[in-house]
Amino acid sequence: MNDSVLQELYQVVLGRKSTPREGSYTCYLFDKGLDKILKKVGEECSETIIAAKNGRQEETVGEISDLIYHLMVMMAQQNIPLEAVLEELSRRSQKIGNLKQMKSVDRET
Ligand SMILES: N=c1c2ncn([C@@H]3O[C@H](COP(=O)(O)OP(=O)(O)OP(=O)(O)O)[C@@H](O)[C@H]3O)c2ncn1[C@@H]1O[C@H](COP(=O)(O)O)[C@@H](O)[C@H]1O
Repeated sequence: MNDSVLQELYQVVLGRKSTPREGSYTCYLFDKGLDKILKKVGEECSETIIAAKNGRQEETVGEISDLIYHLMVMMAQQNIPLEAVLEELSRRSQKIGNLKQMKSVDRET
């Protein structure tokens, strides 16, 4: 497993957006639209939290995978390239020792 699994999955999702395919769950989500996609992202996020809280590692891995997939559908719907996220993560990785910065952000909320 490497980064290319994420890239391949995103290519499949983009392909479903440009070329509808019968029986495709991804096409079903695109047909339903943004509100449905966001609802699924929210559901999968909550299910991930619950699985982790319950200490169920295998279940948590499954929920994280569902969440990543649904986030990718959301990104495709919003025309956000995967590279934008990978580049942002890469940019952030240039900086370590972020604790103080995060604390000041927390105080503002
Ligand atoms: N990674 C996924 C993936 N993860 C989860 N799911 C689907 O997400 C749905 C979530 O299940 P739920 O019980 O929460 O939802 P549901 O009751 O089935 O339906 P709704 O609540 O959305 O109405 C299931 O139908 C899963 O099959 C996925 N569907 C597709 N993919 C990827 O997308 C590719 C293309 O799939 P199709 O678009 O179906 O061809 C696949 O090869 C996979 O790589």
